[in-house]
Amino acid sequence: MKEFKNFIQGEFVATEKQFENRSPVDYSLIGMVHEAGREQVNAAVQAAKQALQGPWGQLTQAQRITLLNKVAERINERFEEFLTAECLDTGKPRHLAAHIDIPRGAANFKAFSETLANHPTESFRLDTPDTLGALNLGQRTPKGVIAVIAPWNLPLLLMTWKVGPALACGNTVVVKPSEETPATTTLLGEVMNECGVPAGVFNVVHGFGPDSAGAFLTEHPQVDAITFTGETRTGEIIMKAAACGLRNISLECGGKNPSLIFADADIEKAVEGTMRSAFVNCGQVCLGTERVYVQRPLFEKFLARMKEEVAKLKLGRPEDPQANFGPLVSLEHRDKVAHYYQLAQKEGAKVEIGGGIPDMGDPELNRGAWIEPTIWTGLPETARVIKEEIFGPCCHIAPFDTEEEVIALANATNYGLAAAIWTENTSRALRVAQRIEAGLVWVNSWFLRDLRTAFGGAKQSGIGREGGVHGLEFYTELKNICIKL
Ligand SMILES: NC(=O)C1=CN([C@@H]2O[C@H](COP(=O)(O)OP(=O)(O)OC[C@H]3O[C@@H](n4cnc5c(N)ncnc54)[C@H](O)[C@@H]3O)[C@@H](O)[C@H]2O)C=CC1
Ligand SMILES: O=C(O)/C=C/C=C(\O)C(=O)O
Repeated sequence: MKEFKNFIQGEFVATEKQFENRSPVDYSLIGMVHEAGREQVNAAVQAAKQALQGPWGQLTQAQRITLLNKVAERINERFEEFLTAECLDTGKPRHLAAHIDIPRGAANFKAFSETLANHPTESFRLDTPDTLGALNLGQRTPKGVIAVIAPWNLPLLLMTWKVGPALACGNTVVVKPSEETPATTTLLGEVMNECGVPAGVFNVVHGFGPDSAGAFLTEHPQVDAITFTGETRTGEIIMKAAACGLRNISLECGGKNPSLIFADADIEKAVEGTMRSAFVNCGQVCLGTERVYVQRPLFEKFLARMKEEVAKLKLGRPEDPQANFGPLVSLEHRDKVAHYYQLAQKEGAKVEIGGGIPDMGDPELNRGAWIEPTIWTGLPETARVIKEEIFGPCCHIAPFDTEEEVIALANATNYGLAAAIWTENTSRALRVAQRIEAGLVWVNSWFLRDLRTAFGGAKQSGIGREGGVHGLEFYTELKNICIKL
């Protein structure tokens, strides 16, 4: 039986209170997770605080970057272990995690280090009445102890996306991975020790949100800043916790992302991209498309091609080389998505394909969190299924006539994370992209990531930007030193 312990001050820490970690593939027991109480969370925060004053705080930026590059290399050396752990927790196909989750998990430690090493700080000369002037020098210092609250959909990728820059900037971290996916974060604790990252720099506390490790950590007065990825409503709770003591926050929350497909789009490219954006990772990507708008001349053909491609998706275990579609992360999440499937029909949707819980033809698999990839048409724009984030493998496809109309449709949401525009007309692409209310707009692509660019959402999709130099704003304190000459 596997055990997932907390990682505090460089040591694995057991607790009396434990909870089960179960596979979404067949509900088999993966292991027991040791839940951190207030005592362990406090110990982790204290360890992180002290580490700022210890050897970690004395390292030069170059030395920190060398250490973090070593962490990236060690993740790659232990690639198979990370891959197996991630697939056990999430049920996602091995080839998907091997292509995205684990390589990005390692790359996140390298990408930011390089940006940081090459980023200048500002300097201004100020005229003074005595004509001698003054020099202003910007200096960035670490913010302190960063709480990282991570989700379950891309567990290693999204956790290291925060831990990498936080450590590169000289901070220390306490990570609370999702209760659904404790494995790869725990494994990273071993890697930190193997690479010689000083004790207390990287800490892990396991548990849930309310009345558990998540709340204890975000409410802890010695946490200096909180970075979070997950649901918008959770983001609001964390924002309230951060208000006490005026701690800084970075929130990357939900989305209800549109795809805009114009009649002049390359239909095969648009189908391939929309298939990925709606169905990859079983639709559990915050950037994923749940609303597809297709210009009327292309509508029927596009819908037919999407249905053909959805019919080809093969559900199966992570290790099945033919399978390209896994289960949802948990039975609880499956219930939520299945509820939306029922609601769609009540709201008047035509189920074009899918729409239910599949019979996997195997009693073991039927215990898992499987759901059918689904396409709907015919819903009014006021439907809850069109308005609310489902976070499952489903999308609604609707026709539109004009550019003005589709821009209004795309923006008629409380969210503003991402959008994809498909057209061969570059002027139109730029014109429309500029008017979309979202943090990220892809043209003729989706999830094409350059880690130097700003990442984050508008409206209720989040606060702040991470990635490249933008992460510096959150992970460092910018001090101005004014020197009178
Ligand atoms: N990347 C994204 O944008 C994600 C969005 N979601 C959305 O959120 C929905 C619910 O999934 P959950 O896992 O419940 O998301 P969540 O937002 O509740 O959980 C994300 C993380 O926050 C922690 N958390 C929850 N409540 C907290 C609190 N009061 N204080 C501190 N930490 C807290 C959780 O333990 C987990 O580590 C999904 O159905 C989906 O719609 C979920 C995961 C990722
Ligand atoms: O590429 C990234 O950094 C992030 C991708 C996906 C998410 O943020 C998400 O699904 O939450």
